[in-house]
Amino acid sequence: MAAAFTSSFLPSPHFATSKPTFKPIPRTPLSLPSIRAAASSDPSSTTTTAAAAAASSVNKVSNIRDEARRLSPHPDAHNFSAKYVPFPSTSSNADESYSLDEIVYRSNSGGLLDVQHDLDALKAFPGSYWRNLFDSRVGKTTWPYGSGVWSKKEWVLPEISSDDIVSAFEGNSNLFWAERFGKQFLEMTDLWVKHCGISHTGSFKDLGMTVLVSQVNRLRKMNKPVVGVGCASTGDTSAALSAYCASANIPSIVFLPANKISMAQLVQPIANGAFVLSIDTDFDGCMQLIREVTAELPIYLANSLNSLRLEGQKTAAIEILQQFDWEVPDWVIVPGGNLGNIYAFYKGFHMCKELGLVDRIPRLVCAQAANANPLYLYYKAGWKEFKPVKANTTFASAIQIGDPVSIDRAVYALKNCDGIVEEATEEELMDAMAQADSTGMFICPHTGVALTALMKLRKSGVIGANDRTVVVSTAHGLKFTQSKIDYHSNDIKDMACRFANPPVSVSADFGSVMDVLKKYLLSKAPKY
Ligand SMILES: Cc1ncc(COP(=O)(O)O)c(C=O)c1O
Ligand SMILES: N[C@@H](CCOP(=O)(O)O)C(=O)O
Repeated sequence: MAAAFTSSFLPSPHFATSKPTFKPIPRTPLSLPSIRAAASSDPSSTTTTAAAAAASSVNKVSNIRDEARRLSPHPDAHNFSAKYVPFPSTSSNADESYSLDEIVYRSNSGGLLDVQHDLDALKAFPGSYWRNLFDSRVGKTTWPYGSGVWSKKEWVLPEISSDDIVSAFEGNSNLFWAERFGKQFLEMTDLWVKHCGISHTGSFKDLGMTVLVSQVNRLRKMNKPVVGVGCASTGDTSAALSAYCASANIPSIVFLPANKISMAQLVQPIANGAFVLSIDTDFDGCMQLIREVTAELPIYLANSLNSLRLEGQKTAAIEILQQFDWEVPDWVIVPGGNLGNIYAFYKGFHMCKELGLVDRIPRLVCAQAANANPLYLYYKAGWKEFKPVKANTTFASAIQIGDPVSIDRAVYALKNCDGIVEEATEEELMDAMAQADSTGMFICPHTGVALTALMKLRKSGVIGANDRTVVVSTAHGLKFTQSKIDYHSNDIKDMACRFANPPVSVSADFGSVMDVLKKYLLSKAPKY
């Protein structure tokens, strides 16, 4: 496969996305028949022609996709729309924009892009309309609104046909009242954990990937040159990409830093049939490579450099407001690596304010591992000069990133919400994870980073005892069992593992079992 896609084999200008152009990409840009065939829709997939769609509407309704097709308004029935614009938008780039159907990741000047919605069209409806609409879609299986992302479709990809959507009904994740953890370790009454990791592939990446892969599905039906979708990953983006692509029968290609992601994360793209490259570099090296490769080959870039992803991820912020019955929390703490997610949260909250659903936004905290802390250093230096770092090994392996692509987005978000950046050492993040687990959670080390930030900000009095605070848990703890095993086995060099709870070995006789149990119960008995 690799040999078939050498750059000399392809008319590369059509794939050279590093130099964006205002010209729309031609509909049939490939002269190579085999590649063109591969890039077009697969008739064996869920794709249906307009005729088939019409036919199915008169036939007996057989599934939720057919039902959606039958009920969905004509695409022209509303005038909501979105386009790519340079990020941040300024008076000097105000004229530059791209259709979402173009394959473009960078602005004319080489900067980031953002998806900009037609806010005037959305503002034609009051905040109460949007609150009621979003609330009415929760807990249903109506396609595609049963998804926490697509229940906000008008704010995500307003123009995509429901028929093109690839969804696992992601989102609608648990907002957990961390009552015991808050009381016992922080003297807090109103602490919540948004479990974005309790999701289809076990991380918040599903929220963004459903949007990206749906758009790819649409592009392929339009015969755009997209043979496969690729990403660099520390394990979660690749898991989400491979699952959504597999579901839509689209080839996925993942670049993974060799020996730097958990076994559970590695097996996810393998099981989902992705083309997996294990590369002898770190995440930043993989990211550089995928950027170069996607500029040459008809592989669509799935990392959060692609601003489409953030449209899905921002719905977690809207969901938090919804779960609090549209009351705004005081603080939201998000672990940061490539730094797309902190901006996505800001964008979701900001849109809710702008469109009248709420009247303020929370303060955001971005939490980094001290071993991979370029944003923290930048913040501490008063945003003076950003310097990428060489990221060192961290138990929070999914955020072992030294040169985050969304640095500008993160800084923008933090500056506009009076945000804070904190960091966590390896010992702090592992202790925090163990403490949270001991109160009934089962979190990932990245959430341990976020909890450490909270502990520090509580201790310094920045976050008050009664402040309503949400910690965003980004991945499922089951993806990171080896770090928990090491911790609870007291098997980590230079770490006290203060909250380790190793199993007790005992011989198989009644007396020995009774002895250890009595000792345990005595240690737990209430002291009157
Ligand atoms: C589990 C987990 N938490 C946090 C992050 C950080 O998100 P972002 O890269 O958007 O900052 C990532 C990925 O980077 C992740 O996989
Ligand atoms: N943690 C991420 C790193 C890449 O981030 P992305 O949001 O830019 O895709 C991962 O799981 O790969």
